[in-house]
Amino acid sequence: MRYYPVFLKLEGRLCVVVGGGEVAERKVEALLEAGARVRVIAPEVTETLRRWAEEGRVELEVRPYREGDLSGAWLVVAATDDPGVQEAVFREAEERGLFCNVVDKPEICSFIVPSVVRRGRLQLAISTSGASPAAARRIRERLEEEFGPEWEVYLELMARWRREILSRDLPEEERRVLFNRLALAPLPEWIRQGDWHYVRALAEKEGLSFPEDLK
Ligand SMILES: C[C@@]1(CC(=O)O)C2=NC(=C\c3[nH]c(c(CCC(=O)O)c3CC(=O)O)Cc3[nH]c(c(CC(=O)O)c3CCC(=O)O)/C=C3\N/C(=C\2)[C@@H](CCC(=O)O)[C@]3(C)CC(=O)O)/[C@H]1CCC(=O)O
Ligand SMILES: NC(=O)c1ccc[n+]([C@@H]2O[C@H](COP(=O)([O-])OP(=O)(O)OC[C@H]3O[C@@H](n4cnc5c(N)ncnc54)[C@H](O)[C@@H]3O)[C@@H](O)[C@H]2O)c1
Repeated sequence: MRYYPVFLKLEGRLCVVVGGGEVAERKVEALLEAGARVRVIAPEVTETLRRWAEEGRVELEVRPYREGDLSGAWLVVAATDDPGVQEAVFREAEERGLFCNVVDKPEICSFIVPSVVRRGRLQLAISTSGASPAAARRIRERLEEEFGPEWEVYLELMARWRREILSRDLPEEERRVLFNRLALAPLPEWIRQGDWHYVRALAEKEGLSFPEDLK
């Protein structure tokens, strides 16, 4: 069996997290970063989760899970330390046709969460298919060295140039060649080293705008 990797658009969608420990907190944080509406259900929660609830960033129900709690949800995370509860949450999710992450039991999950390198619009998601979360973390740390903060700026630049090129009304083949030429240029390297004169020269050669504000 091989997992199918996707990037979900969760903005404004209700995600229910059952459990309020360290692991739940980590999953909630990532859901909030994706703009999801998060509801936490647990009799006890970490200090950080409590603060997020006070600040109105998450909805909090301080009580044990009960059947029916997944009503209205799009996505579910079971992050308790009670195997019976984990299974009950997963079962309800299956009945409702919802994807559910069971944090301590990849065998019964319908999705697992990757380790992620974040650089603005670039996200590198790493999974070992549950074989070793610790190894996934090591790989993330290696990739974080290779893909530094310059990649955020680089992708912002590429996104702008892409918009400019798309508005040009070029023949498709010419456009494709240009996109590939730009993607092959060592722009991340130039940006990392502050060699903006190379970026400027390339922009001029291709008739693209120079991103003064990104410098
Ligand atoms: C990537 C990351 C995302 C996140 O959670 O946000 C994530 N785990 C992370 C860290 C981490 N988790 C654990 C350790 C301790 C070392 C170790 O045990 O290896 C470390 C390392 C650390 O903390 O340094 C313990 C652990 N994790 C799982 C089990 C149960 C089991 O395997 O049976 C146990 C044993 C619990 C116990 O002790 O009983 C299960 C899962 N953990 C997953 C994801 C999914 C598979 C990902 C993949 O395909 O690789 C999966 C299957 C389900 C899921 O959670 O979706 C995040 C990295 C964040 C980062 O980048 O730093
Ligand atoms: N996936 C991962 O990355 C990963 C990493 C480490 C540990 N784990 C495993 O995940 C589980 C959770 O870890 P943790 O450190 O957050 O545990 P924890 O003990 O800190 O938290 C457990 C939470 O579950 C809540 N809970 C208990 N019964 C409940 C119920 N009936 N309804 C709702 N909530 C209930 C508790 O109130 C508490 O908030 C453990 O089984 C752990 O072994 C997974």
